[in-house]
Amino acid sequence: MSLLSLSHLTVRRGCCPVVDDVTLTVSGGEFVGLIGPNGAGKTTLLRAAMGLLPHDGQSSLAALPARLRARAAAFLPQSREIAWPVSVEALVELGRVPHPGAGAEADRQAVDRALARMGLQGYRGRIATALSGGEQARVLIARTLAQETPLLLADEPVAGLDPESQIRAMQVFAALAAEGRAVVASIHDLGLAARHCTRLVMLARGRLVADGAPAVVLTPDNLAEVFGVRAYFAQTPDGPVFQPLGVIR
Ligand SMILES: Nc1ncnc2c1ncn2[C@@H]1O[C@H](COP(=O)(O)OP(=O)(O)OP(=O)(O)O)[C@@H](O)[C@H]1O
Repeated sequence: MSLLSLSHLTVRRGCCPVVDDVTLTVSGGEFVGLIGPNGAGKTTLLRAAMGLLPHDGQSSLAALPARLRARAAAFLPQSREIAWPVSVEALVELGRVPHPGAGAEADRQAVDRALARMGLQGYRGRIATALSGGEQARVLIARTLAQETPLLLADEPVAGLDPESQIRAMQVFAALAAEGRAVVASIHDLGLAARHCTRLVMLARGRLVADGAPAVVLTPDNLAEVFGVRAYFAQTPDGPVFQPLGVIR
């Protein structure tokens, strides 16, 4: 089932398109890694898809009334700012705002599930602003999980996490996809993307230049042309292994 449909999505900044005529569909079961160099348009694409930026073309999410959109998709922005010194539990509970009629017990269970998925049960009573940067990032992921939407859009969700937390977070996203939901996440770590995503969408200067399974997208030609790097990429008994090796321009 399609959970997100973008049709000729275009976002202009000044005269120039920074997202340029992007068409794609995301279905339940997919964990899509949105990849591309700095400035490629990943954040702009995610924000326009959520209806947070003026755009041309269509996004099925942006077309929804705000109340329905908040039940269709959760959004994790790139900015990790936590404004108020509230408890972790209270912050994660904010993910339940789009579900006013769910009831206290359903809300509590959703918060418990989100905290458990992110390994944060022991942090429930901690003040969120007094956590480390990586801990705060995990709490903010938990808040989006508590929203329990069919689709999660996340802007660099694993940036700044330690290796264990990165792998655990990627496994959580892959598990959501395996449950029939969908995740679209911008990711700079191509090794993590190659190992955990079911599909990669590669952007360059706002345009979609490759879309498919990691092995189809992370080709030597695409890596050279889009990222200016060469890399080692192999299927191993332990799964796909990707390591950038050097700069070639
Ligand atoms: N508010 C703005 N005004 C003008 N240009 C902007 C604005 N925000 C972003 N841009 C430009 O749009 C382009 C795409 O930016 P975007 O943040 O979407 O890239 P990105 O792929 O997410 O990059 P990064 O990996 O560095 O986070 C960049 O060239 C950027 O300079």
